[in-house]
Amino acid sequence: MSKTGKTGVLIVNQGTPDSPSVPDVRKYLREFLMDERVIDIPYMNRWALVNLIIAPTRAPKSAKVYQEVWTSNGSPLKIYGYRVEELLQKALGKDYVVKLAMRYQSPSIEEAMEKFKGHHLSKIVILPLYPQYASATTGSVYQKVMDLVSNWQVIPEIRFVNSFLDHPKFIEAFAELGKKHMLAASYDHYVFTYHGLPERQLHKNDSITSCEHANCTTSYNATNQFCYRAQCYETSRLLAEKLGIAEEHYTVSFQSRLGNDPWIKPYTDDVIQALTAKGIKRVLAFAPSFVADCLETTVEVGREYKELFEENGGEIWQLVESLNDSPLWIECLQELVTENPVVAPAKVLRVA
Ligand SMILES: C=CC1=C(C)c2cc3[nH]c(cc4nc(cc5[nH]c(cc1n2)c(C)c5CCC(=O)O)C(CCC(=O)O)=C4C)c(C)c3C=C
Ligand SMILES: [Fe+2]
Ligand SMILES: [Fe+2]
Repeated sequence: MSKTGKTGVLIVNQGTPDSPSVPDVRKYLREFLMDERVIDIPYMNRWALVNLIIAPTRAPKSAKVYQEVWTSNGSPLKIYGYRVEELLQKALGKDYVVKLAMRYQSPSIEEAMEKFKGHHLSKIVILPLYPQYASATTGSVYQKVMDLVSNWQVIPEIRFVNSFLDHPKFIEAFAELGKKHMLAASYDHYVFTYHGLPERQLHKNDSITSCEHANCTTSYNATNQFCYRAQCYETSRLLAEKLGIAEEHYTVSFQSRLGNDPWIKPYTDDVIQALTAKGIKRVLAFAPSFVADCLETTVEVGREYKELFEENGGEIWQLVESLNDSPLWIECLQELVTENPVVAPAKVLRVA
């Protein structure tokens, strides 16, 4: 028997309710929003805000929207999660054990980590499925994993993948999906819309990063490497470059605001109004902070923003589908785990 054990790979996404019923959506929202990294205000204030205001009012509305995206196999986010688990396991082979977890609800990180027991792992790679780092997402996954393993008697080597906003395969995978739409129709503008964050959370990093934020739209370097906004602009620049989209033909924006505090700008709904006011008629929209289709892509970008665009005189608003289970995305994940480029079999044959 080999002296070295297998490597466990924990892929983690945001989470989704167990069903689209109001009680399950309320349970999901409560767990999610009581995370101190998501609503980063003192505990008692957060408790009151979540339990007395947000969960009761938002759950019935969100449940209706979840019912719209729900399939006979469940929520798209979870369906694609399991599909990616299966495909990545196949791609990595028998020296790896791949498990899917959701940061909130099920399968929980705890349940997934339990499944690693008995596999004699030497190492675990934690791979949060968020291209750009934010304390509310990647940071929260890290904290949950560290809390859990802190109780283990034997803690194996653990590697945390931080972000992949500029990974060549991530960019290529999204660009391939965009290219199909660009070949099938013509667009006069491109929008890269990202999940937003409260501005307050961006400024919490200011003592660690020296991002001036005014510059995070144009440069990405060691000083602003952990600025979520700078990362989103960098992903957009790389995608635009790959697709040959000139700077004046695209706009970066932020969606999915919650509450009345200021979130990072520009807001996608404001951008839509500004574009239609300029006479833009045909838009191709990318949502590159999500790696699988979910409520925030299919409904918010694909339907609600489309309606807003059309109400304001726009003609075509087309959402580029998410990476879901695309082969290049699986290659990207494989490279993130192994830290080696995937060599296509055809190329190996040609060299030989
Ligand atoms: C892509 C990265 C994400 C960041 C950053 C993020 C921050 C963040 N989100 C909320 C509040 C909500 N988000 C909701 C859904 C949701 N969020 C992400 C990802 C990020 N969130 C995903 C993938 C999803 C979709 C899940 C699905 O099941 O389809 C929701 C629930 C849905 C709704 O009621 O609209 C809320 C609420 C905050 C407050 C926040 C930053 C602090
Ligand atoms: Fe969110
Ligand atoms: Fe910044």
